[in-house]
Amino acid sequence: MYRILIARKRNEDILEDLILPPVQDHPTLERTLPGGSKLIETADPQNCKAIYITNFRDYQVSETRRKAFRPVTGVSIFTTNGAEWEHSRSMLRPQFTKTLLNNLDSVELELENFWTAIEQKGVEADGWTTSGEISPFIYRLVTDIASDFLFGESIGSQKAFLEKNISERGPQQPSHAERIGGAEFADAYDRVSEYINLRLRFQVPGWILDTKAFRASRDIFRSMPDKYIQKALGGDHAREGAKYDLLSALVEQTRDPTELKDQALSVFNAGRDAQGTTLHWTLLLLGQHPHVFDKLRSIVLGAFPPGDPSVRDPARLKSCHYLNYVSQEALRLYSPVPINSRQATRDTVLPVGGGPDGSQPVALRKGQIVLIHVHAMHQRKGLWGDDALEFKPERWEDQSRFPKEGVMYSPFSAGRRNCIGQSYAMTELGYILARFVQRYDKIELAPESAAARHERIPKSAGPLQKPYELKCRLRRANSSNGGASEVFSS
Ligand code: HEM
Repeated sequence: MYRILIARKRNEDILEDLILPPVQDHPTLERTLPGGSKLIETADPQNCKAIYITNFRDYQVSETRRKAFRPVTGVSIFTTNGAEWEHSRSMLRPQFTKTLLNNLDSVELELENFWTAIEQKGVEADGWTTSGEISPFIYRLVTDIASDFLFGESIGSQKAFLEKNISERGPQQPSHAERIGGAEFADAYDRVSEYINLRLRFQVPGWILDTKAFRASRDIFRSMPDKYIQKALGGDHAREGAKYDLLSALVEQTRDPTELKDQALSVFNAGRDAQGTTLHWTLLLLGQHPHVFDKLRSIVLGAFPPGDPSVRDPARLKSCHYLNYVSQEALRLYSPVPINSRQATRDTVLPVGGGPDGSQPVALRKGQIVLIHVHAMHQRKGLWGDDALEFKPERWEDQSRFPKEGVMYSPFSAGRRNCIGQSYAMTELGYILARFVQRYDKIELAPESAAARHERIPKSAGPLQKPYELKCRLRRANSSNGGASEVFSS
């Protein structure tokens, strides 16, 4: 317990240093937590399949997860079971298919601000941007995209950041957008994420973590959607012919402000962080692997020549296989949800992991918690081959060599309770990546950065593998090197 609580001070990575090592040796094991409760943990695809699909009814979201999330995101699709969960799922699910078609126009608008932020310090005559940290720009980009999708209008955090940089406005109150895009909100977000992680993964009691600083951060985080909810309930949100947004759709089903807030915060949380984390790792991996970047760029330019508007067609993006392999591979190596969990609703068995050689079933008692080690499973050499730890999008070209039994790749979980944002997320990632390589023809990591030296990347202490650092410079493509920099310039 002591080691967990001081992990951040000691610069230890809770996932890599404390959780993973035993699982790497034994894909299914039992761990005793501080306090005595016993967890079953598994990184075995056959067990994952049993939990997510075959024996779906034998598992539910645990009381631990409810306790961890409730003070922060309240009652939502992530923390409920049975009829309550069915209610949330049926309320949210249909919205995801509706939105997909028109959402890339909004993403394009946010990308314009993203490029401006990256290039704000100027671009050299040879096309290189000034080297700097682009991590906050990525999280602002996904914050703005997620808010546009949810509330029908972007929070505008990137724009607010840019405007603040341009004009010296003096010591006046920051706007809503400035606050959400600023350090205070980012800190609050990190603190509440850390709270969730410590309660979720280590069952640290709430009273230890319920500090004044936590409560202040929680209030900052929870107040984020207030103005949009008031507006939506006031009626001027669901305008005839207005752009689609999730909140308007939810208001047609419930007018309870707390329910709206809880669902909105949960989806915002899921969309913004998982998406930002994936984009971050993908760009970082592309920086570490220039040959993959070059190959991706040439494939994208072949499929979507400069100015071709079909890059905004989700079906066309989906058919650009290598583009998808790149995101898929980043999601394999750095799954934003590295550990998932369930609780047994009755006495049941996992198919493998027991007996002297691990080939026998494992008994689970009703109420027992099982952790699903997605990150560890995605890196097991026995499943993926000796190159399991390498970033190789090409591995997806021949999927026949992967074992067929089980669910060995599941960044979005699987079965009836899988991620409802999966298709939306992959389309959006594909679009951002395609536009990125159209605009820039090189990404060069700052030589002193951990990524360039292939050292451990500093990560947030939240439940997601959210990295903090992407120090790099980018080279603007131009017509002489086949670039597409002006494809959609507004
Ligand atoms: C790369 C991006 C993403 C990843 C890796 C991801 C991953 C996941 C995972 C692993 C789950 C299952 C959790 C569980 O089993 O309990 C999940 C659920 C969910 N995700 Fe995502 N997600 C991503 C993006 C998104 C986006 C963009 C949205 C919405 C805008 C979203 C909304 C949801 C929701 C609402 C659920 C709850 C489903 C349920 O419990 O029925 N996700 N996601």
